[in-house]
Amino acid sequence: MTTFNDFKLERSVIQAIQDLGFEEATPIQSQTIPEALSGTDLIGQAQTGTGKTAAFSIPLIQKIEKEEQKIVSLIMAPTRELAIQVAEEINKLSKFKGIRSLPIYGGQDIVKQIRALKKKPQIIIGTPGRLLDHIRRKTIKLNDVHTVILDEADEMLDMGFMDDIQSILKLVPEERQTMLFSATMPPNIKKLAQQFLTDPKHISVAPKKVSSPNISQYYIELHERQKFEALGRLLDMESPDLAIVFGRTKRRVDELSEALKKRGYPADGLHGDLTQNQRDQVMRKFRDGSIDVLVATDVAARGLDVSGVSHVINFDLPQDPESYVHRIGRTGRAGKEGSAWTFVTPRETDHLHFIEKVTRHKIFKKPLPSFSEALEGKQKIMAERLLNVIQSKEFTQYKGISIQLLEEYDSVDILAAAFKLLTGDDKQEVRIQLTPEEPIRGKKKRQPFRRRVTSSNNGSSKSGGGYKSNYKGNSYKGSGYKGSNSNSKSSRTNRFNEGKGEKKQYQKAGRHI
Ligand SMILES: Nc1ncnc2c1ncn2[C@@H]1O[C@H](COP(=O)(O)OP(=O)(O)OP(=O)(O)O)[C@@H](O)[C@H]1O
Ligand SMILES: [Mg+2]
Repeated sequence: MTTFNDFKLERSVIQAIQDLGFEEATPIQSQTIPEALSGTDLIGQAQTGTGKTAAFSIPLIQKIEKEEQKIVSLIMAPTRELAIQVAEEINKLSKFKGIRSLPIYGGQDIVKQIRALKKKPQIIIGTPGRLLDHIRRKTIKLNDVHTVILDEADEMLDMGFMDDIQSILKLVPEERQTMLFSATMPPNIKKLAQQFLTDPKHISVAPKKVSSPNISQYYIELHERQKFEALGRLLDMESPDLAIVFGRTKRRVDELSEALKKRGYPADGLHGDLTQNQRDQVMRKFRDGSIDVLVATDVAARGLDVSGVSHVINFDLPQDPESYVHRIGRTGRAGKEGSAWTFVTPRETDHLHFIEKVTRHKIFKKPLPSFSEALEGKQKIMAERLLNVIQSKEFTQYKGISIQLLEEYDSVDILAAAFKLLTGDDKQEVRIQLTPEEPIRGKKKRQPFRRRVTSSNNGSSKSGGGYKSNYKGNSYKGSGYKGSNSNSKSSRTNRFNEGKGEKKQYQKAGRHI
């Protein structure tokens, strides 16, 4: 067990960590923090939801001198929402030390950003495109940057940010510390690491199973036309606290979120074509629970940490295993349990099994939820809510009308009708039509995820304990990391040399999410 006191951090930093309620360091934190403090370059890989953000933020905050009046650190993230979230975590962790940080992302008023930059933040957290924009305008100068962090580095490459990242990093002094983080490290990371990192330490807390062990994984085989009814039934049957439903395209997300709203589900959509204002609003509503279902493209697949997400539903099968791992990783975070459900059309089952093989995790088949299972689920929830109101006794203003109705109608009839309204069943007749999506075509065969990056601490890692919370399963105990040092070279080489499509991947125009 490693506590944060073991790292000899400043009091102000320890205090902020305590304020966040972190009692023990997670495995990636206990391995990364001492290395990062020593100034070495590093590549950090650990499962979704295991605290990679704090793993790089804590040593960064410790290292920065409070008095510095210049940008000394740059963090890049693939999406605006993630940049905002990382900035918030850094804010919380640095509040007692008084470090200034600023998120910089597209879609936000640039003049406002320039004004905020004049307050001399020491840490900038941004998306590559907008960062480059500021650099070209000379409103961001990188001459004094000593630490660069790339969060979700592989995704930034996949989105076509390689050139932007290259241009940015060329402007940062070579005497710097550079760190890459992600739960997945596909082959193309090697090129980035070779180019921009110096003799990096590889820290991998990925056990054999790259997806989080806290997530129960299921799939439902069905036809495209059955998907929407299945989604409604699944939501009813499972009654998630919060759910994220992933759709393949922006159109899909728009249609799906509209359809869910029409059926009475508190849902909203998130994708890259919305205005920044709309995106902020949707995220705010989801975080504060005023909507329960977030329908999103892969824009929400990476890094987002919303507590209370109990379910992830892949309405459309993701394109590749990496995307699957990150999408489902929006649940089962920080030691909590979650479940992930994937809809698969008959022509896609091979692709699902491919994902299963690559991620080395069984995805269990479940039948389509039946009408009665859905109804039962809904009724249970509504009965609970009704009983809560009864216990609260806060319904006096409805007593008059109740007495009036009871004089005319049967009490069971009244209650049953009220239930029908409460459960939204009156809205079930609303006709819904979605534009069908093409099935995902299987890709070429690929090896399972390996420990492509390996710990170079001579196998002495004893960081198994992890959270005080209920992280369970052997994957977080010692054995999960054991031997992460063995085999390293050959496995790394194999993995990295795999697939000649590497170059092609770099040239890809980037996905639009
Ligand atoms: N030591 C800790 N103890 C308890 N909770 C922690 C600790 N470190 C981080 N957390 C919490 O765990 C959650 C997940 O952390 P974080 O978002 O950094 O995960 P991640 O590894 O970056 O995941 P992803 O791969 O999805 O980006 C956050 O809510 C964070 O506050
Ligand atoms: Mg993260």
